[in-house]
Amino acid sequence: MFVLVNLKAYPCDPVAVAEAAADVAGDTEATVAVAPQAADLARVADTGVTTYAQHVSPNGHGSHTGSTLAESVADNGAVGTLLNHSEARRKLADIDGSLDAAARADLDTVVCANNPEQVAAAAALGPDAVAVEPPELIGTGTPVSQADPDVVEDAVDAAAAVDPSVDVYCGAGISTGDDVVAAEELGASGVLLASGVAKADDPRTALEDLVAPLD
Ligand SMILES: O=C[C@H](O)COP(=O)(O)O
Repeated sequence: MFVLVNLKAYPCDPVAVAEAAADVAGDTEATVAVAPQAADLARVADTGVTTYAQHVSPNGHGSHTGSTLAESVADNGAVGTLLNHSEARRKLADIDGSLDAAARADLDTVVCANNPEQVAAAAALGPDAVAVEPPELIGTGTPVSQADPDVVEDAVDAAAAVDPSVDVYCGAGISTGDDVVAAEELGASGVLLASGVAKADDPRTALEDLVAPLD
């Protein structure tokens, strides 16, 4: 399983979370990755944890003030990127352009989608993975794998119908090892989560719990 912890813009210590994630990843078969704020990518990557950007621009080098370039995040240690997160939706053409930019920089890609129909559309763009996240469950602590298992299974089927090489992750409300196991049983090959770790009193313990059943 791939466990991707998105720190969003939460006021946590990204390096402490990354160090804990790197330690936890060393004790499990699962891959544990962290997606910090762009400004924190290098410090997070220096911990040795698998590091993802939260977004990359379709732009390359040039007059693009405010852009987060794929080349820049790769130079600062990222090996992958989220795209089209529910809290940072993009136009279809921009998602396609960001996928091209990520490919130029050799970044793995996870395109987020609200539902199985969007998963199919995202899969058609050729990312490495798609992540289905019902927006109404994000940040609630109610896991999608319990609240809406059909959306996960339908997303897995939708992606497979378009491109079986595209991995399917699920997210929203995932916070325990049981949630990760439930996601796996529904056919997901990874989970995308945030508040269960970034807002936890003890992120290290939360990470240990997430991967405990996967050993
Ligand atoms: O990127 C993470 C997802 O939006 C899920 O967030 P959450 O785990 O806080 O529900």
